[in-house]
Amino acid sequence: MSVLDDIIDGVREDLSARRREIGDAAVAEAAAVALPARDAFAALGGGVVGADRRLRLITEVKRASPSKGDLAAIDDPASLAAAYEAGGAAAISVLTEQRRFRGSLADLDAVRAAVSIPVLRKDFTVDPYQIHEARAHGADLVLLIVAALDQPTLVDYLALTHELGMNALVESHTAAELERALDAGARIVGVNTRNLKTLDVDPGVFAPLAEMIPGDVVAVAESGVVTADEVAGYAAAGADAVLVGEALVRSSLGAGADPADTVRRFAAAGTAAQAERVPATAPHATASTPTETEQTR
Ligand SMILES: O=C(O)c1ccccc1NCC(=O)[C@H](O)[C@H](O)COP(=O)(O)O
Repeated sequence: MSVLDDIIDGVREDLSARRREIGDAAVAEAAAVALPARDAFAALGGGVVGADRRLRLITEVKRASPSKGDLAAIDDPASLAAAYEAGGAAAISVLTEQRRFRGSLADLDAVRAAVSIPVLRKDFTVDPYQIHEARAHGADLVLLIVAALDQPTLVDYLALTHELGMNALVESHTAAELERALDAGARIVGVNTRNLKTLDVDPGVFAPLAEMIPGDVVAVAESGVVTADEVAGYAAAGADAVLVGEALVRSSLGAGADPADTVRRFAAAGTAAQAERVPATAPHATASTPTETEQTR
């Protein structure tokens, strides 16, 4: 059994327990009366061209992971998220999976109340219940992992996410998965450089996939980023946004720790690299001079 399958088995068990406490109708009702979702597409640079373009960082609250074990205790996720926002983060990712990442819906509540930027519920979505639940807890974005969903389910979950006023980060790792994400109508696509079956990280996965992403879709590079130069590398390859977890939570540890400064440095390096790159022509472009939306990275 792959790591992803194993995580999903645990997610389904935990979900059944929550569903016994709060039924489907109640969670849908709670989602319907939640405060409106923040516009994550715009926050991540969707539709932004020219001089206003800058590299957006999605900064993660992550205590532990299957690949690295314990990372940081994070007793106060709200303060960490506030520091990320002060450093210029565009959105915050909150892991809510409990068994392998030691996250919770309480973390999501605390972070959403502490910041004014969009918040991603980062979990392994395998049931519409979780999408309602995410909205009920204030999420503005949910994660849909293509490898975990068949195509009709991916299309349904994306539609439900949009119906509830949220966006989805639709995550792929291969060209075939990215094609499925785009066919489903994703407006924000993630290329996870971590293979969720083996946990190997290969930064080289991003650039060729980025070339397939139309200019009007937000492209997010995910995982394994440790330095500002790596953020710059993804920006140079066409990323609109980069999602960083471990490096940021580690930068919050110890005396003199300053995660806001790390966010600032990473984002500045990405924006400088973005400004230098010449966009490629979309493979799908039909006209000899592509329009802005026909241009890709
Ligand atoms: O982080 C893991 O080990 C992991 C294993 C299996 C499934 C998902 C996993 N991580 C979720 C993520 O997508 C990352 O938290 C996110 O991209 C940030 O990665 P990093 O900067 O490497 O912490």
